[in-house]
Amino acid sequence: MAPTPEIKVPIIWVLGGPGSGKGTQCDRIVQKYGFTHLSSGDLLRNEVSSGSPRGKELTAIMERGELVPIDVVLELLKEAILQALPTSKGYLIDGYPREKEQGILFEQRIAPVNLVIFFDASEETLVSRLLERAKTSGRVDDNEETIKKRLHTFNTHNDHVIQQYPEKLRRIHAERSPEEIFAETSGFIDQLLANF
Ligand SMILES: Nc1ncnc2c1ncn2[C@@H]1O[C@H](COP(=O)(O)OP(=O)(O)O)[C@@H](O)[C@H]1O
Ligand SMILES: [Mg+2]
Repeated sequence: MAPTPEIKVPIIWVLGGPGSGKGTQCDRIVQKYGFTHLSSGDLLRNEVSSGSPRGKELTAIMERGELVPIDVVLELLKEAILQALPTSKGYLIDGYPREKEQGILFEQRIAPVNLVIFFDASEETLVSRLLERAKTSGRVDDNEETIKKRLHTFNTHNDHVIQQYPEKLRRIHAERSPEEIFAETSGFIDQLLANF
């Protein structure tokens, strides 16, 4: 990969299980702060719909509820980050890193992270929200079988990821209304910006 120019705006990782409300909260953060929202899942789904050979391989992996190869996600993310760099006020990296190694490589190859937000919700809550979302999302992975596998994948890796960032981590109870969650989330972002 080519060297990365220096990034002088905040980088926030937004983590949480599938259905924990990452996308919902990121939409609100974008409205309030004008940050660049990059969802690794959306970047991958765009690659899939482009119909490229890499996209077809990705479809098969995503349908199995597994993690796609590390370099593919990182390369897509890096391209998107650099593209937005001239105007970005900050980055929300939604759903990445999914495993410890992804976090390490992101910081090595792109930039250090400034804040790690983790939306914490029980498995029951995640499943019921995803089954509700499935009615309209059209996502290949919003079905009961794949949801179980995604939760398993998430549970296997998440603790190892967030344990790496004890000082930057903000754990947010995500079984509340989107408004309450956003109030707490924006408090953490305000703190970050005040010290940036
Ligand atoms: N705080 C919340 N309370 C209830 N439902 C929520 C909440 N946040 C999100 N949802 C719903 O849960 C589903 C998953 O949310 P989404 O933001 O897509 O999660 P993620 O991006 O983490 O997978 C969506 O249907 C969304 O409308
Ligand atoms: Mg999402």
